[in-house]
Amino acid sequence: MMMPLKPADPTFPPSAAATEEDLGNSKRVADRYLKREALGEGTYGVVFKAIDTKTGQTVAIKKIRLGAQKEGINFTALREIKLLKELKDSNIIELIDAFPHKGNLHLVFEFMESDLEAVIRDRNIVLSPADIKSFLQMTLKGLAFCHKKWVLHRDMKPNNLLIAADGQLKLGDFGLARIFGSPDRRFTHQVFARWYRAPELLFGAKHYGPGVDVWAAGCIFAELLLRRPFLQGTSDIDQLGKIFAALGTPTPAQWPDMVYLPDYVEYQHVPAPPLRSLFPNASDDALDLLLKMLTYDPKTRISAQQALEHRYFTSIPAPTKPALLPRPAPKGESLSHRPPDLNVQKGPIVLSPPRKSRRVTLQREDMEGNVYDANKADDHVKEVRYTGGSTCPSESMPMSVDLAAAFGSKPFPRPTLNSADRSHLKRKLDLDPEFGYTP
Ligand SMILES: Nc1ncnc2c1ncn2[C@@H]1O[C@H](COP(=O)(O)OP(=O)(O)OP(=O)(O)O)[C@@H](O)[C@H]1O
Repeated sequence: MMMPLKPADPTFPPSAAATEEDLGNSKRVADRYLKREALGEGTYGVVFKAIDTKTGQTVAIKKIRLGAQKEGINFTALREIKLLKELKDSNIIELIDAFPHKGNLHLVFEFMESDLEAVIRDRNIVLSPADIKSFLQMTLKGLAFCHKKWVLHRDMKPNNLLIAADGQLKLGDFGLARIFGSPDRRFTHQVFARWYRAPELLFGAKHYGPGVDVWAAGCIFAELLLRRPFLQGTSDIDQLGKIFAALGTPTPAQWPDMVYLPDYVEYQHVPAPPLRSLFPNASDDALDLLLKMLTYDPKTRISAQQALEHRYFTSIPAPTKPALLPRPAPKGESLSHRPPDLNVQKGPIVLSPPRKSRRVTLQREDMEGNVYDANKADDHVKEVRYTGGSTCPSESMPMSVDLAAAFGSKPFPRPTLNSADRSHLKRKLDLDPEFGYTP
């Protein structure tokens, strides 16, 4: 859940020589870090601001509880964390350090001022085509860098695209989904992540590749153009319905492997509406790239590197320089939460039977907001209508409301390490000076 960051603190960043007294009553964490205020809580745990006394740098520390739960991380997690530490690029958030402390695993990241979600939601910001190009270019650069090293993100969404003080966009939470397990989508925290899920994941693909990140980046590109999430499904079936309503139901010719996917469900065929009708203000180049990023078959979907070479990035206007990009208002005042309008496109109608042989018809909303059936349902089949509106907050809900509280959902279990992992991890981290922690 996105929590507003505090407005800029005039005492930060402190000089490298800052002492504990200079910083008031900050608690020390693992000797090296002086703990400041909490920044928020996400899927993996609480994040707080801190000062790295070694460098004077402000950092964000993600605290991941190492409980004695069954669902722990496995031993390869350590190697993966080490790998992430080596993943250094100007469009990737740097993992500065990782250490266990008081039963928690702490991941130390460079501190970031804002994120793309806050930019998109800030109604005082006008995003020019050049600004959108710049945000997308930085996103793709970060992705291309990691994909070259065979690291997938797997949880791309606007609030994971953080923005540094110099305007650089950096991908956050890279690889964490793999280390700590894919976040559980049943929980409110993760409900928005579905909107960026590639169709192969929604159809249950067990083997997938960098295309899942490119699909998500395509959805983020669409969101930058629309200034609202593009495909707001309320369940996985509804998500596929939203995708098909916008892009047309994929045919086996378009995506031959689709029918072999574990959760494949046959959807009634609807043709794609002209993309231009969904994005009236986008350039032809922007739409061409968008369509290539949102290609159904992951084998033919454009790669992040190919996307960077698309003519969209060389045609005018040139991407805005990061330092000149618009900044959101201080987070406390900005509209950093998801808008409650989850019902932009109506959901699909699922036709029984409910399992593999079920077929789904789609509803569409035209530009004037009129809802119509994209394909008339067969008369003899019972209809079950999925609509986003029934479970979603209304338009008038305050932007800062905690959706978890609003829906009465229980706090979700954090990914944890089991005790064997924990002692192994602690031993390994403590003994390995390369890893950045010496007790
Ligand atoms: N490197 C960072 N610098 C500054 N603030 C950060 C940093 N990383 C996370 N935050 C803030 O900490 C809070 C929790 O972030 P976290 O990444 O754990 O979850 P999230 O992105 O809000 O949600 P999710 O877990 O669903 O992705 C957010 O408010 C986020 O803006």
